[in-house]
Amino acid sequence: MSFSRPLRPCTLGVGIGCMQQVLGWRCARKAAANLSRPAFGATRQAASVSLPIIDIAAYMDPLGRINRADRRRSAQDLDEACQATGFFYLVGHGVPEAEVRALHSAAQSFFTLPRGMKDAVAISEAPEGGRGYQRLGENVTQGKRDWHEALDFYAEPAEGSVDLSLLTRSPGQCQTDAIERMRPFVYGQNQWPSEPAGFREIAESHFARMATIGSALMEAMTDALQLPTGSLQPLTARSFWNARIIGYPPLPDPHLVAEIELGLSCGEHTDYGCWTILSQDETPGALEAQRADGSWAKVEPMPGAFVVNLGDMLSVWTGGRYAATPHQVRQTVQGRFRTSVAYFHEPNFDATISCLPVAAPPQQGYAHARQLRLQRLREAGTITPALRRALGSCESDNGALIYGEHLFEKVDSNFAFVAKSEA
Ligand SMILES: O=C(O)CCC(=O)C(=O)O
Ligand SMILES: [Fe+2]
Repeated sequence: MSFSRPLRPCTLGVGIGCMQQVLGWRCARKAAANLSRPAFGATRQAASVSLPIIDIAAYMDPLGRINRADRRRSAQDLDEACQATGFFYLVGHGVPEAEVRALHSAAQSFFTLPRGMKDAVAISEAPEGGRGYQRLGENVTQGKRDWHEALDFYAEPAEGSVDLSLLTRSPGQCQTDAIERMRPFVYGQNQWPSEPAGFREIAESHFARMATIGSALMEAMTDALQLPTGSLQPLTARSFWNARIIGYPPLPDPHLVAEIELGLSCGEHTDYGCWTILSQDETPGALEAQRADGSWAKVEPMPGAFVVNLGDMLSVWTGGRYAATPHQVRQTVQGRFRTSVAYFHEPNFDATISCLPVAAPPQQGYAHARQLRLQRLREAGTITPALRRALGSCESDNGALIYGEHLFEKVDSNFAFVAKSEA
């Protein structure tokens, strides 16, 4: 059975799928990477990789003290990492390890609940809101079912605070009926499981911390690109963030699930927005990021650090100076149920994103590297019409899309509900 569907601009599919990156690496510490015996799905060995480590502390000071030299260093490091790998470890974020452990433990407890209890918050029961629990295999990437289950959350903007009418005018010109279908999604409410106790408090507190880190990354990027301080704020201050709490059993033998078109734990994709701030549990060897030559590198968990990767909107904003790196997940460790928590720091739903006048670095080959990054995104199987349009005109520095339009096109291709009788 195939779940692939053509991309239809500005139509509402429901449930939200995986988000989405290229690596030629600058050296840093390497996380331990002793892979357990690979099981099904481990058809190729990907080497683990050293990623840059970015310290964001200079942008996180709660007292607002600004150490300009430290900020300059962080911003420069960020700029290099974003151009070189699009994936990095983030430290200096101030999130206590105990909080992260509590979050993963709450996630484990939720996913081990009986099916009926998890279904009490199923997205399929209120699909128009796109928030809640998605069962194993309900998420689809490039037409194949991803072998994970998840809880999806979004920002909850106040009624009327998002200018949906903007989407009918420029530049993708969504139809009014499509916009009406977006409305319940944009203004939907998150569905919180009643068990385990304290789940909501733990998750909400984590998301709030991630939002602060997302804003700090935006600020550091603004400095890195030598843009006026706060100039990107109007486009992100009402971030339509998304968060996914994800559970990954090991990939099954495809023969045991022959009735479905099985993909990976999470198929190759790029993330949609600005920054993905990912907390992985200690399961080794699951997340893989694509290098510039198309090969895959393991991004191992590093205690005390989040993994950050770039989303599509940064590719448009920077005209390919930074680019979203394709990545995927292959959880092959038998006897483990991996959890990860991905927080996606996004633009406002109604933000118009277009190429910024960003200075080209002086090094040789820059224009070529930038073109390669854009080319690679254009050829990706998960590109949306809106992103293609925006990237196409990036080269002439006037690419534009409205974030919500891109999000909806992604959502539409990334999800298929399993008919209840089938599930
Ligand atoms: O679980 C992971 O390691 C990554 C998940 C991911 O890429 C996503 O949800 O967009
Ligand atoms: Fe992703």
